[in-house]
Amino acid sequence: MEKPKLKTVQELVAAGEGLPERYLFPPTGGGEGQPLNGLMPEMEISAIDLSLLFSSSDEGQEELRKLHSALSTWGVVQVRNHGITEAFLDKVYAQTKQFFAFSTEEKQKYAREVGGYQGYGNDIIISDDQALDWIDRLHLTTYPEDLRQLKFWPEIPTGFRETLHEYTMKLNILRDQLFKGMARSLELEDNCFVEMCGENSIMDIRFNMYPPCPRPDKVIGSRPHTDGSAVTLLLPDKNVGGLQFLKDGNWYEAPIIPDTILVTVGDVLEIMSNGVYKSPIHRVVTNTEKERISVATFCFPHAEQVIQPVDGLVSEATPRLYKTIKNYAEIYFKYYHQGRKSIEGAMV
Ligand SMILES: O=C(O)CCC(=O)C(=O)O
Ligand SMILES: [Fe+2]
Repeated sequence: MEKPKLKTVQELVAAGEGLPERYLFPPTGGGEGQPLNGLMPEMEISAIDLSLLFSSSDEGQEELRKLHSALSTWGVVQVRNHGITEAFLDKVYAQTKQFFAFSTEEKQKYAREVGGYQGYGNDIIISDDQALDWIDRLHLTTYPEDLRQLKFWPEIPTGFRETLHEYTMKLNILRDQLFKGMARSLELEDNCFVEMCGENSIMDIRFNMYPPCPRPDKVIGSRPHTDGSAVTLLLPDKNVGGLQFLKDGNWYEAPIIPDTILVTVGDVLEIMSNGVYKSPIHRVVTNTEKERISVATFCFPHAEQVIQPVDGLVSEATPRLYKTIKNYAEIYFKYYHQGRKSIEGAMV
């Protein structure tokens, strides 16, 4: 059961009351010998040209190989030629920044309710000794349209709602193209992931705000986690780093790439691909100087949809790793709040 809500991080900073204990000593998840605010090695994130994934040319084949290599190692790739203009991505980013810059009173009109997950607020607290993340969020289900709860959709800044609708529709097309390209890169039938996720598949957008933090050595922005989605389409901050990925027990810093969309594999795709595509553990660290904004869109199947490793990836040589499941979100949050790796809940 959720505990009563606390002040948002932005309110806490504005009140100037010092740093509550609850934010100290977060789980850092590996990377022994790598201080939380230390300089991490930078990772490379491969760039894929979406338009080439469906070309039968040699270049197209090369692009599919690159996609396969990126998603089976780091579990993250950047997409180019995705059909969404830089100007539009800038607008999404700028309006998100504007929303968080409004007064607490304005933002609280869209406050998340205790026990719910849509709306504006800080970390969901389910136990009294839970370490808290240095993050405020606005979380909205944006697709399909009949699941929208418009009372949580900000009317500020002007035009934000329209932008959200447009962004959702654009990402909806992108998601299906990516699923098809991913299927192709695994030599599967183009539609297999789209069909398994179903026509009623869902999109949740999470707008993340990490205010500057007085103790980046002791406080984390977003604790280590994998995403419970099938894929996540992430618009990271254009200017401020902090996103890190864990590989072979070490943390690596994601480079800052303006106006890109990062595609990360979520647990559901790891399950569907029978573990070939890896859902990476990632986290966000804080800094003392600058706020950081990101917009994460989680694409996941409806709770009623049956999810399992696709036939083409299960064989004697590659035995089935995951069970047939429904409603992965339930498994995910149960494990997440216990600080365990969620996908273990789906293993055979
Ligand atoms: O802020 C970011 O760049 C990443 C956020 C994230 O991992 C998430 O919202 O799941
Ligand atoms: Fe994430």
